[in-house]
Amino acid sequence: MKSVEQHVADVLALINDPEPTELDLLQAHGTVLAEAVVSPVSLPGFDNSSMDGYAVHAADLSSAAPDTPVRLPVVADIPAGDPSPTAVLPGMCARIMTGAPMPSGADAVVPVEWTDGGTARVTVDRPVKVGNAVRRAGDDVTEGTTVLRPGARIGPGEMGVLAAVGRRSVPVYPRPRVMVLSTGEELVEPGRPLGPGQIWESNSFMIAAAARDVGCEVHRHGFVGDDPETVLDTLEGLLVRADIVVTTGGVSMGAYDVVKEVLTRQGTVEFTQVAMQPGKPQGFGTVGPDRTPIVTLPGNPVSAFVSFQIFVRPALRRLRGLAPDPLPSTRAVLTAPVTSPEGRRSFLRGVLEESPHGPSAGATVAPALHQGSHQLSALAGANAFVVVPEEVTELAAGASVQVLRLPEPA
Ligand SMILES: Nc1nc2c(c(=O)[nH]1)N[C@H]1C(S)=C(S)[C@@H](COP(=O)(O)OP(=O)(O)OC[C@H]3O[C@@H](n4cnc5c(N)ncnc54)[C@H](O)[C@@H]3O)O[C@H]1N2
Ligand code: MOO
Repeated sequence: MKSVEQHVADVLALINDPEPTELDLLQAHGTVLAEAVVSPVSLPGFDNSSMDGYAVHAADLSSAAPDTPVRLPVVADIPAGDPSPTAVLPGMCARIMTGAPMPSGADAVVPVEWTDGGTARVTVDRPVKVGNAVRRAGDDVTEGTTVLRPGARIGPGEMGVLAAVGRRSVPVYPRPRVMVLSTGEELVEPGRPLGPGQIWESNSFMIAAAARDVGCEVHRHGFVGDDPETVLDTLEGLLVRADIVVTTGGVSMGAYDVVKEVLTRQGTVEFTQVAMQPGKPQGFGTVGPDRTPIVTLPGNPVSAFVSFQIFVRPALRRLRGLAPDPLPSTRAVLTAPVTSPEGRRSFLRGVLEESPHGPSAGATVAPALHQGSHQLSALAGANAFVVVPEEVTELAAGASVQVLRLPEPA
């Protein structure tokens, strides 16, 4: 059987480097920056007040005290946005608002709370240091500096700095478009009545959610039955809207394993067995004239989920312009014994509990009671996979194990 590492590498090799595109700032939220952003300006662009108060010459207030307050004439009123505030001469002051440009001459701001709030003359009863409540030009960003590097993910803070340096659009790797398709004659859309032998379709919802959590734009096509021509036509119709296609079901050894049947005929998709549990039957390749990558996951729901996290997630990260990292790994102590088939690496679902004193300090992992690849209830609530190596068939409670953390919902 093929190793997990080899299959991870094969799926990743399907993915070409993504092409950057210029997106409007708000649309770029959650995408990855393709080029460095250099600020064309300094921030702040001019010296300005950080408080509502009075712009003064600090030296005028050196003797100010409750017993000997200093009174200064107020010669101007400077709101934020004032294009050319009047200069302030020694012995005078100007009322100034937060964010308003400092008038020339003044070297400090007295907060309004230290004064009687006068508008023609103001009384101040304490001294002020030079530079008090003044935000200097360039003390945030100096013109010509790189504010964001390529690879930065555009979250709220990045969005803020981009707008602040005047960017309306940015070169980014757009969110990859993932098409999710399930197959199976037994499937029924949730919300519709079930007939005998039928089940509600769940894989495409689950995989769509997992792909969205990687930051992709997902189209859930839903599902098709086991008719080969319909499957092929549906796939071809989906390609124009997809950077990658993920299917579930129809890849094993059965008489109606339609995905395997139609894609084997195409000759561009390879079906294989990977030495893991769950998730043994796998397929990967390209489809259509543009050689769109396709990953065909097994139909058992837990198998599809595990396979997505191990093989598809790194590929989607690369498509997004991120490093194709695997799930983050840590170690923890098993709270209950587990078993695993010889020669296959198990990814058991579990609940990882980490100490507030850090990941290495007394983390435990409780394996879910139900580890069948159809047992979805144990997947809901799991936050980690317990990894049992190929050569190990059982582990006792108390054993130290490798644990992969599952992504938090976006
Ligand atoms: N003779 C063998 N049989 C099977 C083998 C094998 O090696 N030899 N492998 C087993 C393993 S392991 C897996 S995993 C499954 C994978 O089978 P398929 O990918 O062909 O999946 P299906 O047969 O279509 O479905 C399997 C199972 O999952 C349910 N299913 C499928 N799609 C959905 C969906 N969208 N939502 C909810 N549930 C779904 C389906 O009803 C089946 O119960 O093969 C084993 N068999
Ligand atoms: O490999 Mo299957 O995925 O065990 O159920």
